[in-house]
Amino acid sequence: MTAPLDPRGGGVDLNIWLGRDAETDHDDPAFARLAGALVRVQEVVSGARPPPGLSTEAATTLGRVADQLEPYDVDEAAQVAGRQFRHFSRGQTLLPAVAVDTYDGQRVDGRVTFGRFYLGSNGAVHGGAISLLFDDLLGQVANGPDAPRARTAYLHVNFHRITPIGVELSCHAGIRTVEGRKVHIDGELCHGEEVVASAEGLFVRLEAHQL
Ligand SMILES: CCCCCCCCCCCCCCCC(=O)SCCNC(=O)CCNC(=O)[C@H](O)C(C)(C)COP(=O)(O)OP(=O)(O)OC[C@H]1O[C@@H](n2cnc3c(N)ncnc32)[C@H](O)[C@@H]1OP(=O)(O)O
Repeated sequence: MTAPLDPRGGGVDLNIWLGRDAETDHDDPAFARLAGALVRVQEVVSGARPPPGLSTEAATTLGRVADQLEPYDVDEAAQVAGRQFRHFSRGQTLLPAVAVDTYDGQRVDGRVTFGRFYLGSNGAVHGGAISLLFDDLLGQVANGPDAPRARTAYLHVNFHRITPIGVELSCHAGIRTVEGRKVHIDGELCHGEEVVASAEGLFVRLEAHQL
């Protein structure tokens, strides 16, 4: 693995896929910056109540940006969104940004702060966003370096407590068992010592014809 790149102080690479699938021809720092700017827009828009004139002006500006980018549409193989392995969330603007602290091939420990974009209501993170976090985190462990590629067969999420937005949480995922093609992985999301959500996922390793 390469040197840590986490500006928030994580101990290992930002993305545990970096060692396996760096896909250097997709590495695009300028695009990663664009994705980061979009994440900021998502966050700010989610929490803003601007005057109507400003909303109209901002909508026009964003429409202009979309018009500029639209001609550069590519197919999935050429897509760079989701493949920026040296950047938070891989340039996939849907994903909450996880800072990975430790990863040993079986287990990952990291930190995540859900911003306003992920608000469900009443200060609580949307349950779908928590499920998204688990699918991606457990999925990365299932698809670790040297492992065959696997897909989520099921993901069971328990919401034990309200998960607060704007607070740094710790997140964890580890392989429980591997039985043939079936990889069972457990995950936890914690606020301090308290487990606010937990997950249990089955990831099935793909056969050659499924890749
Ligand atoms: C653009 C950028 C790209 C960048 C790239 C890098 C990204 C790097 C990050 C990766 C992190 C993201 C990770 C997200 C991961 C997903 O979110 S993947 C998307 C969501 N999942 C899907 O779309 C999967 C859809 N389902 C399927 O494709 C198929 O059902 C599966 C899961 C492949 C299994 O089908 P199959 O291969 O035909 O398996 P099958 O023979 O039926 O079953 C095998 C065994 O599993 C069991 N099983 C299968 N399904 C189930 C079930 N639902 N419940 C219980 N048991 C089951 C069977 O009973 C069987 O058990 P045994 O009899 O062997 O004991």
